[in-house]
Amino acid sequence: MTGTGLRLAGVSAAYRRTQVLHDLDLDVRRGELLVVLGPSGAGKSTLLRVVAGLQPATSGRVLIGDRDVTALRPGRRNVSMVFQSYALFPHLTALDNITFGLEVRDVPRAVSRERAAAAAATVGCAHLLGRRPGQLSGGERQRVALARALVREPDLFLLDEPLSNLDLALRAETRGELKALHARLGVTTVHVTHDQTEALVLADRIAVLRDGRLEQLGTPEEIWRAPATLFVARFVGSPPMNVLPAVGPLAPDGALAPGRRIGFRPEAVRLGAEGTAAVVERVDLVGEDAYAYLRLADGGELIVARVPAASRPAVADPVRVTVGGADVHVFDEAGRRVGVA
Ligand SMILES: Nc1ncnc2c1ncn2[C@@H]1O[C@H](COP(=O)(O)OP(=O)(O)OP(=O)(O)O)[C@@H](O)[C@H]1O
Repeated sequence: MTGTGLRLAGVSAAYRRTQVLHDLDLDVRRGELLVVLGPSGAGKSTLLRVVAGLQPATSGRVLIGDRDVTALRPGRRNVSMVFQSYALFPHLTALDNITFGLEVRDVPRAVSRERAAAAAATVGCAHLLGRRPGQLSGGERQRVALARALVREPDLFLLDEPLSNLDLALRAETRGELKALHARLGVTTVHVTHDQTEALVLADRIAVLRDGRLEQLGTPEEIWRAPATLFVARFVGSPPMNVLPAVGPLAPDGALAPGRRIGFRPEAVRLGAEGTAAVVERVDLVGEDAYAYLRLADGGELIVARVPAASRPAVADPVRVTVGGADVHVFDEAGRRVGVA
């Protein structure tokens, strides 16, 4: 992965007077699979629309490879976008949906059919080419939409929550296929999702977007192990990281300044004979693990512990808790991570 696949330099975007992207700088490496992760309303779709040219940037520049495409029409950017809704034409067969973009560009019919068949084979929908969207399941439609994006041999793929309409099992399966497809084709890809698991599994790097600003850019491991802010720390991880005042129960020894907070994942919470007193408020059993929600006697905060299902406590049990075995992160008053305690 060398060179730039996509660069946003100081990009802002707005709907009427409401600014939704704020002076965004982002470099996506050539051949990279970048996942843009953020909550609903963070501006993820807007970012894709600006890159695709479907919406103007109010300031800044968009570069694809070495080309400044800021002023180019969508059709001139050589970008393929897969929409959340798939946006297939209901009256056309899968084959005609896939070849549509080629035929408007005057690719001869025989050539476009051949390329469509190859793209369909790549994403496993070659047997569906004669059907209309109404005769396809959600997962099958998604494949056709992907084939339509592939067939144009773009410089850049933009995928807007392409898995969100699939059921959980199919989503996990398709996620794996997308990753394999990306590894095979090596096309620079920006994949948008609000699903942190999807981001962690798929991404070469994750860009966490919050209120139209880049909160953190890093590998899945960096995002997980060293979240730059409290927002990232709590957005990535399920159940989310525990956050407590740095002065109070469970805070590690050492003078932690007032106003700071500590964060630790449910894996770091130990139940035992010693430590801070708490009462079990709720227990969620998830296969081999259980998540125990514990109300601390001192301070009254609620924290969550991951424990083996076989040794889980019961609701209303008094317990004692310590923190250890995993990082305790320290965040400053502004919510920025300053290190581990
Ligand atoms: N056509 C529009 N007109 C006015 N405001 C809009 C329009 N589209 C989006 N917005 C606003 O812009 C902000 C960013 O929206 P955007 O769709 O980019 O977010 P998102 O992160 O993709 O969210 P989601 O995950 O829900 O799709 C939101 O506050 C949204 O309400």
